[in-house]
Amino acid sequence: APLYNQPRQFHLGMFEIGRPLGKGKFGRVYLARERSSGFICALKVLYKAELQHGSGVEKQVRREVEIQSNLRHPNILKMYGHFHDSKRIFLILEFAGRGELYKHLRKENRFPEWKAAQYIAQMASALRYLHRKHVIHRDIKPENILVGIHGELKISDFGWSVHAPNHRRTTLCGTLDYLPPEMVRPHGNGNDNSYDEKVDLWSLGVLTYEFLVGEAPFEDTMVMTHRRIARADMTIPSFVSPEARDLIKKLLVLDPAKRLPLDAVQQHPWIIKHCVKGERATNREKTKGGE
Ligand SMILES: Cc1cc(Cn2cc(-c3c(Cl)cnc4nc(-c5cn(C)nc5C)[nH]c34)cn2)no1
Repeated sequence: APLYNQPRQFHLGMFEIGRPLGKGKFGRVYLARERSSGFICALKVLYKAELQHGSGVEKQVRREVEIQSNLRHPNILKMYGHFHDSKRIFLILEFAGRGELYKHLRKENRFPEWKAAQYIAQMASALRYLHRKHVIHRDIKPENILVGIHGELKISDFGWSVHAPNHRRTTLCGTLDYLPPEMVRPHGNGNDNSYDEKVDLWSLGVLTYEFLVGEAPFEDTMVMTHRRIARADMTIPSFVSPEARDLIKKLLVLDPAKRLPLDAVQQHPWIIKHCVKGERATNREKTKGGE
């Protein structure tokens, strides 16, 4: 019986812990098996001592649990439950059979257009689902995406997600590469620096660029990245097809209101060309060595 119709009370003794799958800033993730059902999952262990009190990180973990536990979509990593002991918080997560997307991207350097288009279509589908629930992810990047056993993408790590509209309070740290102008340039929209779901459209554009080029469009020194994002100053290499170039340019738009909405992303010629499971599309994939 799958985990989600288990009793809501979980505890560590219910799980056999397997190999470490990865580590993040505040803890580690282990392969785990729930003893009674044999259900395989990923157990994310966060150390309370490392979630500095009042630094906003505890609130992020609470929000991650609250938001991710209520989501059900094939391209969003499921959270089945959580529990804690004196020192640690445990998040019971779906196991993604092919691991972290950024490792695949680094290994392949960049993805072929048909694969990038299928990935972006899946991300657009997941973001449409999130935005219908007024959830903004705010941290869409390869490091926060996992790959399921059938090669499908799974958005994970909702530590930065919030309910729209929002006014950020917690200080950003880590790469600026994926942040939109309205988040890197406070008061970017003239008045207060609040923003809405359209921040995820910008990040989707950055993700499309990085899948096809192998590096982020504004990658530079901290100061230069800031400046280049604020001006949407990027160049798209000539090997990128005109259709893909068109989609990137329609997402990396300074004015959030002018960014291509998600339903239009899913209908974009570049997406349709590679994702419509017609006879032609399927045959072409086979000739190209498919997966
Ligand atoms: C703390 C902390 C670490 C991380 C990053 N991270 C996520 C995972 C992970 C999760 Cl959450 C779910 N399923 C996974 N499957 C893998 C995996 C599969 N293979 C074949 N190789 C790997 C690795 N990793 C998974 C691990 N680390 N976020 O917060």
